[in-house]
Amino acid sequence: MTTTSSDSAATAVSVRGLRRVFPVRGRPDVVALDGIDLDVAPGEFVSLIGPSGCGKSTLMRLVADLDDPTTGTIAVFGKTPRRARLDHDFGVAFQQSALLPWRTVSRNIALPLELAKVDSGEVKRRIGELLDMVGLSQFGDHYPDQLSGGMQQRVAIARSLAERPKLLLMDEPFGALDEMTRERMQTELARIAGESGAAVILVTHSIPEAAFLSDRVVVMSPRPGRIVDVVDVGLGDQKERTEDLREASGFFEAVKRIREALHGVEGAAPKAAEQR
Ligand SMILES: Nc1ncnc2c1ncn2[C@@H]1O[C@H](COP(=O)(O)OP(=O)(O)OP(=O)(O)O)[C@@H](O)[C@H]1O
Repeated sequence: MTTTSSDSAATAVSVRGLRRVFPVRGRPDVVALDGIDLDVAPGEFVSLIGPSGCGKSTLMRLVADLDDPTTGTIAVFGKTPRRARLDHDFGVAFQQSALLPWRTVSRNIALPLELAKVDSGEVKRRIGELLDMVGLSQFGDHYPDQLSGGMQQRVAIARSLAERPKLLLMDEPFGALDEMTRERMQTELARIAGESGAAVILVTHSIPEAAFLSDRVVVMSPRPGRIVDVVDVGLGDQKERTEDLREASGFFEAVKRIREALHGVEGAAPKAAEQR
């Protein structure tokens, strides 16, 4: 489903005719993604939602240069995903947060800044700012295994934001958090996205999370993973996504529309879970 400009340099992410097939020994190939066309504009917040196994993580991994398409193309700010990765154009926060266990929380957050050779005074200042943002100011000197899963996830999110990327790729970043922390992190993410102007692609299983945060919600179907619907959420600028929005009628309306789109998919593919 093509939705915005065809000028790929003016687009944060542009995906065309994307297909990813996984060969599986002794069994038919798995067509994880097929015929995916998607444009994400600079500053736009897009969520990917769909039944388990519909290819959301595969799509994210391809955009993040962690995997290669079978066919089709991906441009990230008009570049190949590899070039964009080398140019630090995007930050990544996936559920498996992959913190380095031998580095403290502060040193984990500092890593991308050190790799980018940012000066040490600025690194220190930025670490303080990021720890504050994710509510871990008291934990900078702790090691990852001294933190709960949710706290580790917040460190990973802080690290993904360290370089103020123009694009954030987030795969179920709040999946391990308790509900209260999850809502707080969503509100923080809306604020960060609004202030930084970064485009965000978020994989989520949560309909309210998708409604609260997104400009558009991309609904996918499984096997082969395709885009079957795109819901325009229409709840305004990220800066307006404050706690009050959770009680607003527009929010409930958006939740309803996303749920209906998703149930359409699940109704059409009742055996999705067994097909994995
Ligand atoms: N390396 C691989 N080898 C074989 N099959 C794979 C591989 N990676 C993913 N798949 C298959 O591709 C399909 C899509 O997987 P993917 O993890 O992208 O789905 P998902 O929508 O992110 O699922 P979930 O919501 O459960 O995280 C699944 O059927 C999965 O089993």
